[in-house]
Amino acid sequence: MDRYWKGFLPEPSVRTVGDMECVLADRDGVELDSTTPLYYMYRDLAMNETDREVLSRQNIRYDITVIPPVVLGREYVKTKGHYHPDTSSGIGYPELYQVLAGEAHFLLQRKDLSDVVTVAASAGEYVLVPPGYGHVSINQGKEALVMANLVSNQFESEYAVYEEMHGGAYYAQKKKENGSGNVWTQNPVYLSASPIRALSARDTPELDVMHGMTIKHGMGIYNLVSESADLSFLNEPEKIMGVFA
Ligand SMILES: O=P(O)(O)OC[C@H]1O[C@](O)(CO)[C@@H](O)[C@@H]1O
Repeated sequence: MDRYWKGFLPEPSVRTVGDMECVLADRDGVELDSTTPLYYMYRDLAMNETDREVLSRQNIRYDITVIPPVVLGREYVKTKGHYHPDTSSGIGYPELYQVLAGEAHFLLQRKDLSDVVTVAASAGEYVLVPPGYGHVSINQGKEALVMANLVSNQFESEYAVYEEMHGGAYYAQKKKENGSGNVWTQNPVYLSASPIRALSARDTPELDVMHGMTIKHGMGIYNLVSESADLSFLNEPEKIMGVFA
């Protein structure tokens, strides 16, 4: 973590194999002990008191998540998955991610499954989780995936759909024995789901309509923790609905 964070580092929250069993494609195919850690979430980080004050005034959290490479049965390691509730304006809270190291695949899905999108992102690239989309982050690579996110601290993540449906609408899996590469397998618990739209973070233009800010791929996300950056769109997504059109 020293490469990604120079400030005070609290103990991470850890998700283990046992925590993730209910969202895996094949719980019986996993040979790891249920206490095995899968990923680490360092939440609510601030480099110094000034930054802490900037973040708390805007009701924003900065987190770093570390997902070492593991395959569970045939499924690539991933986050558990959750939705965000709506703000008082009736629009879901968005979230801004940047990959710090490794390769990420974000699986984004609307609750009604009218849209399911994967976004591939490498180090330096941003992904904005749009309002109303649940999200899972997958590490299909050989290295640790390290991601940072800025998100409102005004809500609790909602896990019920992912828990009840045994994960997201698709699983990212290794091809069977003699095949090489990866496949997206539809989760059979979802009776119907839109086909996946595969995007790359580079397909999304710079997020330069973000309420007057330019967020360019490659620019360090922590630079947005500053008096001069207005992160209010994370609590008031109506300000940036144009981005999602
Ligand atoms: O809560 P989950 O689904 O395990 O996902 C963890 C991710 O969500 C976050 O809490 C932000 O939404 C991050 O800290 C972390 O990347």
